Amino acid sequence: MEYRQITEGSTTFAAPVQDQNTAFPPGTAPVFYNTRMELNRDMTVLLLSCISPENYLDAMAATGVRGLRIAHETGTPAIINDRDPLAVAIIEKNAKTIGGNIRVTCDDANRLMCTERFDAIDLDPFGTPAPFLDAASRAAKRYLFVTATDTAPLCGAHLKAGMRRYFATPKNTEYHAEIGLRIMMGTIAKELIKYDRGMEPILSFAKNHYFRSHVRILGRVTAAETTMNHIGFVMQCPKCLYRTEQKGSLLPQTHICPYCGAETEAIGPLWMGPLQDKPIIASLLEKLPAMQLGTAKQMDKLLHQLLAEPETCTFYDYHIISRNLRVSPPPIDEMITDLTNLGYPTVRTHFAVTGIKTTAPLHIIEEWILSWNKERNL
Ligand SMILES: C[S@@+](CC[C@H](N)C(=O)[O-])C[C@H]1O[C@@H](n2cnc3c(N)ncnc32)[C@H](O)[C@@H]1O
Ligand SMILES: [Zn+2]
Repeated sequence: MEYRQITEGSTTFAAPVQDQNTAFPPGTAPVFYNTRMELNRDMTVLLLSCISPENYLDAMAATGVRGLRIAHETGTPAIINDRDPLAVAIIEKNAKTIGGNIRVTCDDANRLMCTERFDAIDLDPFGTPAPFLDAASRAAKRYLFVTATDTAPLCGAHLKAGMRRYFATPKNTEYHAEIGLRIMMGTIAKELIKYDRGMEPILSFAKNHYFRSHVRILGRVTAAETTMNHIGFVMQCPKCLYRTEQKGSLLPQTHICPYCGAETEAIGPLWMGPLQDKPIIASLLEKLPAMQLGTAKQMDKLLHQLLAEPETCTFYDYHIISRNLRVSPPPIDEMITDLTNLGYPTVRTHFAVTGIKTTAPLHIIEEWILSWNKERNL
């Protein structure tokens, strides 16, 4: 196998050569490595440098880049696993060069997690993490980190696959990115709750083609009950943009849309609690400049957005609202300032460039967009 040397953060490791002239170079090498996941890995390195778990399982490691970086850049003892012997040969080669407190294993992730427990577990599978969440919910002592790249099933574009994997009904709305993340997190919560364990999200976000969540696990029945109260449904009007949130219930209740009288449709069950531990996000922002991370600039922007976002479960797309009203979309910054000054805190959201998270009800946003257009005779 032909290798190339790659540096991420302060770690240099070997990965198989890929054919860069194809649409998806990672698919052309015998062991997977995707440069587009660097920010995902950088975030976990930054987080682990703050929370310092006793040890860290990289359950599906491929080249081992994630676990190698955690061991090298944060000093956390790492267990790096893959079921593919070819991947394990590369991990061993890399571990030998890099050094540090690393144990390499070649096992099925579920089997490994059924025989041993770890302080922090990271699931980074091809596509859905669903088949690994049961074992991980028992094997993780304090932290569980999950990536899902099956965005089409989670967002409602492949409805039946989403229902099968996550036992939830997604819907392809304008805020589908947030729905996808929250359905994935609702599934993590459900797997923990059945073992009388609860969760508190620390750092969660949606990016390009994946969802990522880092959660703290709490091993008490009361925590499981609190976690269950964060499960619920978004009730979406099928005819207009109205939606409402229904928390703490495993059964959706019918709502009538106050705008058009249609019966709302249930999206979920999904996680309706906080997505972030804001004090930790603030400390990550403080620590970021001192770290040597390749995506620091994008991370800084994303972390600031996550810090500012209020804990609503959906957002509005002001371009879609404007299109429905048949008027021009206003400048986003002016709208944010005016709605906030009217008493409705409003911010941009990391989920979509034309998205706003606001406490303003739909009719207030519509009225503001209409008056902005009227003032300019548009
Ligand atoms: C998306 S790649 C991991 C990428 C890696 N974490 C990174 O950051 O570059 C998924 C890996 O999971 C491994 N895998 C798939 N099913 C597995 C299982 N049941 N147990 C252990 N490893 C598995 C595959 O061999 C593959 O190397
Ligand atoms: Zn309606």
